[in-house]
Amino acid sequence: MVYLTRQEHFNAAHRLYNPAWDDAKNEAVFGKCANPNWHGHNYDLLVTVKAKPNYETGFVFDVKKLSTIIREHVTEKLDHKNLNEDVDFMQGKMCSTENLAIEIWKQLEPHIPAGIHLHCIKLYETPRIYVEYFGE
Ligand SMILES: Nc1nc2c(c(=O)[nH]1)N=C([C@H](O)[C@H](O)COP(=O)(O)OP(=O)(O)OP(=O)(O)O)CN2
Repeated sequence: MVYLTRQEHFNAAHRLYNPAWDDAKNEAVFGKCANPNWHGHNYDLLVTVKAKPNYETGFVFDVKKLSTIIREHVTEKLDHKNLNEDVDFMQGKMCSTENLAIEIWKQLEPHIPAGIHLHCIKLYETPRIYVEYFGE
């Protein structure tokens, strides 16, 4: 089994705010991330798939095709968007890096061809903050 990773990038704005709480509690829990003026991040998205390399091509999967799938189903929906307001698959969810990684998995998994397995979504919110999701 070989693990193949494609890195993509998007910029997006968000706010960490739980509508079930008042402003004081949101500020106590989320600090400056609850600011109503939103804030943005330069996200780096690493998508890892796994399979045995094809005997004829030597590829686990063509990374150009993987990039097209990621862009079509994920990054084009997220890039330069407000995660809280503009992104259908984040509606009603807290826009944490954790939840975003889970939802990205759900968007991508149905489009990974048979015989190739989605292994990991690694999502950097900042150069110092990232999550990894393995679909469990
Ligand atoms: N578990 C999580 N905690 C936090 C998340 C998250 O998604 N999951 N997100 C945030 C905010 O989005 C916040 O903006 C993070 O960025 P930043 O404040 O820049 O983070 P740093 O601590 O690296 O910034 P410094 O420059 O070091 O202050 C918060 N928590």
